[in-house]
Amino acid sequence: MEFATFADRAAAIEAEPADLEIVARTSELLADAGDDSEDRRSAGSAVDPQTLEVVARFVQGRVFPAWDSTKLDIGPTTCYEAIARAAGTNVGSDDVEERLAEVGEIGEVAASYDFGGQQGLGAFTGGGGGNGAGGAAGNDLTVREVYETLADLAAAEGSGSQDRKIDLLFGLFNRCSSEEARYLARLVLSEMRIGVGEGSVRDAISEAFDVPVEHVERALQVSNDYGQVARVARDEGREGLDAMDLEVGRPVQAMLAQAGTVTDALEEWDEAAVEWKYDGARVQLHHRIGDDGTTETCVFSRNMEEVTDAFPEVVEFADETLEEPAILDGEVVAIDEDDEPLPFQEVLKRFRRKHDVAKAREDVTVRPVFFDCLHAGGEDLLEEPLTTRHERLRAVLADADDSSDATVEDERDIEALSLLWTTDDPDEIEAIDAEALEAGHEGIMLKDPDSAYSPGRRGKHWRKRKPDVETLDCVVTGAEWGEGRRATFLGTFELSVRAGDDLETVGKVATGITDEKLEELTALLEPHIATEEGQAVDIEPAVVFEVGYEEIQSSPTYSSGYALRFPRFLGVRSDKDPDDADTLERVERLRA
Ligand SMILES: Nc1ncnc2c1ncn2[C@@H]1O[C@H](COP(=O)(O)OP(=O)(O)OP(=O)(O)O)[C@@H](O)[C@H]1O
Repeated sequence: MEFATFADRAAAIEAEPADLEIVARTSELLADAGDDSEDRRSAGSAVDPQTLEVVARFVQGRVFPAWDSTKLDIGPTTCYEAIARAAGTNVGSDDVEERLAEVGEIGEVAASYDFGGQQGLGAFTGGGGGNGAGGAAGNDLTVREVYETLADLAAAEGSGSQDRKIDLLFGLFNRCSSEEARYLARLVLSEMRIGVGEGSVRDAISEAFDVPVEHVERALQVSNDYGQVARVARDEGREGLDAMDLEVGRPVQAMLAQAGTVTDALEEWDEAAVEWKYDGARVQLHHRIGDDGTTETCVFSRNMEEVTDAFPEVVEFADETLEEPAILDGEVVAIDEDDEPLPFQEVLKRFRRKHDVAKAREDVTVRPVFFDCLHAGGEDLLEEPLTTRHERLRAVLADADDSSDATVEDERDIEALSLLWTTDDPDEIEAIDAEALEAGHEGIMLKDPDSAYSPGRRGKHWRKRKPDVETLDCVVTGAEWGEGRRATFLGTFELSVRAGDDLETVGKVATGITDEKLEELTALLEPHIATEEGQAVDIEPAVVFEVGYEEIQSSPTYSSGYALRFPRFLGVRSDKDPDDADTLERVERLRA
């Protein structure tokens, strides 16, 4: 297919306001690209894709498949320079930039020049060459040629690579008509924006090759490659799509979470799977074992970028631990010398690190924690329920022949395994949340135990416990002495709000407080202890805590008639006196 045809079709799609029409036109484009005679001769792989594959990606502004970390690495300046050179000796990249400032869109700028007459090394790249007659006349730039040149350009590295990139890009622009230049410029700068989203291409593939959309969807989930799916849909239909599997080494889109409450989760599911929410960076580990026993491990980020080199300890972990090929989903967490988790910002220091990795490794120690298993021992597990996938995960991380009825207690021994509790008891969930916070993690995730793994979906099956939307400033009116190593600290603080001249209790907070903080709070509150009975103490109103909570329930337990559900300590409001604390009226208003 000529690139001019692609550009014309892209313009027609862009002019279309209605989604259905966009899908219809994209479907026609794919069907025509699929008829391309060149395709019948070519291999069709990531390295040497067919026209149909290239068009299925170009139309959504992609040059390479989503799973492929290859980047064009063309900055705007390189692109302006190439456009300027193709536009003639009187044009400099400053002029291109100026025009861009006027019209605001690079496609429009590229389309405003008359290309084609320039000589130079790049002008002869990929056949063609400037003919002095402006644009495409007689040049027949094809979609495949554009792809191949861009692939060469992406491969250019080392000294002189920027010049080579400019040369190659100049060579392409030099053979472009206005319309071709418009879409080439947008493509290379990832600004295609013709209204074709992933859903439109999915529906267009289904329409063009007459295959049910659910089968296209599944194939896209496992392959992450619209080009390959389009080709398989055309050549092998529904059966071919169903036969597509995950491939170890090719990243899958991460399943994502929605915000949600414990109450919602327990209402919707019979039971909730509860896990700690680790404050690290998402990673997907792919571990391949060759026939000769050699292993290869790749690590990908949440956005499917390869970050293997940045995390040698994750690779070492996989080599030491995994005895079967696997795709695992998890988090890398930075830890201190006592193995306590450090904030997320620390992991970021390691992420995308290409140089001085050994030094960075000395500065920030990380360890992986896995919470899902997408593939193990040659078997895809996406459609298995979460609990089955977690069992498989445990087996992969422990000895493969370990019994499958291990308890959470046993699992604690497997360091890299995220613990999973299944329960319908809100109090147990609250206790897990408290434990997670105490261990220095972010809180909890709630998951539907029966749910499949849906790549790329921010669905209802995974919920991150909703962050506190509102907070309350409460007076501390009581506390309890701790136990064991916390015997000298006050903890479990009773919280009250103002009701006229009185104070009424609304709950107790014990969550979200480190030992260090407890020591500080004890020093602050001890002078205000009024009475003591056993471990319980009454405290004169003097100190105000800011607390978050999940919701407010009516409750006979507290004198206000309300209870804060999942209260957590956020800080001391040292700027506030008890007279400035929140009122019962506010509690009632927040509950409404
Ligand atoms: N046990 C766990 N299960 C699933 N995800 C977890 C778990 N522990 C930590 N996470 C992390 O939590 C993320 C989901 O939470 P959150 O939505 O807050 O992440 P985010 O990347 O900051 O934001 P968002 O996904 O909303 O853009 C996951 O992507 C993962 O990185």
